[in-house]
Amino acid sequence: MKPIRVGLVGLGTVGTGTFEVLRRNQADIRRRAGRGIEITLIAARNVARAQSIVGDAIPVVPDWQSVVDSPDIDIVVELIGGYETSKELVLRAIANGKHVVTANKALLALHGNEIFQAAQDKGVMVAFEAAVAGGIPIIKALREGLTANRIEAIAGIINGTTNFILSEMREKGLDFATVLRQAQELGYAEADPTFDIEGVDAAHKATIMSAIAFGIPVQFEKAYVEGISKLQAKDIRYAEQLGYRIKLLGITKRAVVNGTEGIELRVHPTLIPCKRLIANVEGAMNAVLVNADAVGASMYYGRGAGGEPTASAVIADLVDITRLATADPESRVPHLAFQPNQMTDVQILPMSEITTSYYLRVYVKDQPGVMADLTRILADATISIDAVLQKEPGEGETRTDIIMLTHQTQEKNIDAAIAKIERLPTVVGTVTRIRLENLS
Ligand SMILES: NC(=O)C1=CN([C@@H]2O[C@H](COP(=O)(O)OP(=O)(O)OC[C@H]3O[C@@H](n4cnc5c(N)ncnc54)[C@H](O)[C@@H]3O)[C@@H](O)[C@H]2O)C=CC1
Ligand SMILES: N[C@@H](CC=O)C(=O)O
Ligand code: NA
Repeated sequence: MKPIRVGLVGLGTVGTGTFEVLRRNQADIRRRAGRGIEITLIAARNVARAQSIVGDAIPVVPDWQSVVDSPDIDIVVELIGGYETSKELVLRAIANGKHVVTANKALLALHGNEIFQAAQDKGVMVAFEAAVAGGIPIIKALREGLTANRIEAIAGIINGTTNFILSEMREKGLDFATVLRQAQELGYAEADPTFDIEGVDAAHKATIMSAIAFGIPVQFEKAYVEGISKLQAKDIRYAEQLGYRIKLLGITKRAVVNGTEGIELRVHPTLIPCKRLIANVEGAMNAVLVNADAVGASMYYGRGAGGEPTASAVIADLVDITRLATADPESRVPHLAFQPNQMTDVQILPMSEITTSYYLRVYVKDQPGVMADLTRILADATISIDAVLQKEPGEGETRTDIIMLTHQTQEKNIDAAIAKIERLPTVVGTVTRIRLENLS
């Protein structure tokens, strides 16, 4: 059988990794796919640079339209990022009857519903394993491996850049800016690294997983997103002293509030007990913990960023499409795991309705009665305290930190209590509040 012809748009970190891995492992890939998979046309901004990477055998053009409109291309691989040109490119490829592979979680989290609908109407596949947790086959696991289950909850370290920053800051005491620069040099960070740092990238990935796990449309606009930029080194230290590690988690789970089922979809720094496996996932590694009714807990660990790990997922998608290209479209795996006419309208819950435990750090004047005031306010709000860490004021200082871990309560309840705490005359500034998940 003739090789399947791939048009690659974007020859950056992931594009170059895809070219290299496909070339290196082409014989095994052909044996697995049943036919060759060949990159036959590339679009890149810097044609000369691209040509020097891929050699003269593969033509390189400066415009993506030449790839997407070429009658000699079967699969378009979109690796340029962003969600404007990439959206136009993907929709045009679909309209031209081409299958698409993309690593672009931003694009799918924002425009996935429209893109999957267009692909469904045209009978083509849009594959996106690389978009969530890079090389970890989590889309495959959620969509196919766990298909027998009712999925209850997913919690993942799904941004390599921020996990790398948190690990290096904690282990080596390096400052934020230095580690971010390293993450950029290593090819982990997004073109705009605020997407990583502010939790947006993780929210894109959590949004995609929520759709696949629960059979709902992608709804990035309803995700709660909080990154690591406001996290202070002393909170990382205090958490450790209490037996917890802080990770940026993407969480999506079922929850029942006032008798109505809803879905939580949130990204924020989270205290996790140090003894949990996921708390020990360090550097740019990713891990996704899934709780499902039949299988119980399962965890997927591996490289979530970097050229070749991400290429591993891109090429797996190319193989999947190669195998399924001739199948009747109804027999293929649905883009979002559930058949398009079987989606539910279960709502994403507002953050004020979610229930979790909390780490509170209160900066106080070191005076008698402070602790009593804090515990009274929490008790009045029926919030139990699980642990307290009271620091001695430093030499010559009259202020200090009190850290408390609370039992589970609704976010609106803790926020009301925090507002009262901040009004106490003995409390200085604002209360630091970090969510805590036991993940047991
Ligand atoms: N770097 C990583 O570890 C991972 C990246 N991704 C995703 O993969 C995609 C690509 O990421 P990277 O390779 O890291 O980015 P990159 O910035 O290294 O590469 C993007 C390339 O696309 C080129 N490009 C941009 N607009 C173009 C256009 N209109 N026509 C032709 N070429 C164009 C750029 O010049 C650049 O060479 C993004 O969607 C990203 O979110 C997904 C998983 C991991
Ligand atoms: N910037 C992302 C790249 C992979 O998705 C990350 O750091 O995880
Ligand atoms: Na993946």
